[in-house]
Amino acid sequence: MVDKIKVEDLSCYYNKKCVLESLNINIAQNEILSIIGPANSGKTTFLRTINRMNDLDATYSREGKVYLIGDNIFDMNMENLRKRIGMLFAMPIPLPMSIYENIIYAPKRLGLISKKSEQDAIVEQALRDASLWNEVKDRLSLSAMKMSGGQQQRLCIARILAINPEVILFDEPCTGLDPISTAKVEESMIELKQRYTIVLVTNNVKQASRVSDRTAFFLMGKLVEIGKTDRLFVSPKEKQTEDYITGRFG
Ligand SMILES: Nc1ncnc2c1ncn2[C@@H]1O[C@H](COP(=O)(O)OP(=O)(O)OP(=O)(O)O)[C@@H](O)[C@H]1O
Repeated sequence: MVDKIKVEDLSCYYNKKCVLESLNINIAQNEILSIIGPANSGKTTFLRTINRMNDLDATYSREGKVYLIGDNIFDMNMENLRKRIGMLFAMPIPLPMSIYENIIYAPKRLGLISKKSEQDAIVEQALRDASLWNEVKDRLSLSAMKMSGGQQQRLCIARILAINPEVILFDEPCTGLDPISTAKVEESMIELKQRYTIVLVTNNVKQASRVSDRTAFFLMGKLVEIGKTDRLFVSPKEKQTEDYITGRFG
């Protein structure tokens, strides 16, 4: 399988303190890779590094390389990176505008659409792919702020899909969602991996075991173990992984 992302000897620091150490990970095209681990193990820092969200933080520094199909993401211009890698956060943050405007905002800003007919098609497709179309198709002009939390999170997924990136990063996307909303977000992820590469950071080991092809276990800034999800949850190679997935710590 083609590697979409290659992480080579990546180390990250805040105030010169190492929070991710010499990480090497390859992420295959069309896979869902879950990253699990207790608080402060560096999971979010890893996602923020891939998306270069920490670039403006003066206390943050890094060493190593991350390639997106051969292109070093640290050399890429930000607009190009935003088109190619989308990120979904723990709390849904819709823009204070209509459902329709929320979805076309980024594609318009990035110059990806011009004609109104194109806009309508993009909005419909993105909402369908995020499993939200049937719930909102008759009220696209409604303020996104009036949607439920679960709908807002799926709207945020639709906003990313409208840009049609290659990789989607999910940072604890089901925090605060009820089980039905969580199941809908998980169903969307499984559908989406046919077209996208997905990295999912989750504190919920059951979620990792339900949706991902492979799982990586981080502990105190180090990659302890990575492997096929079925294998890792049934017969982890490392004692620390076993302790974590059986709830003995974290
Ligand atoms: N902006 C920051 N400035 C300074 N230290 C930070 C910053 N962000 C994170 N850290 C530190 O980096 C380490 C890794 O944090 P990170 O948020 O990446 O871990 P995490 O595994 O995602 O944790 P959680 O599951 O609690 O979100 C922690 O020790 C944290 O305190």
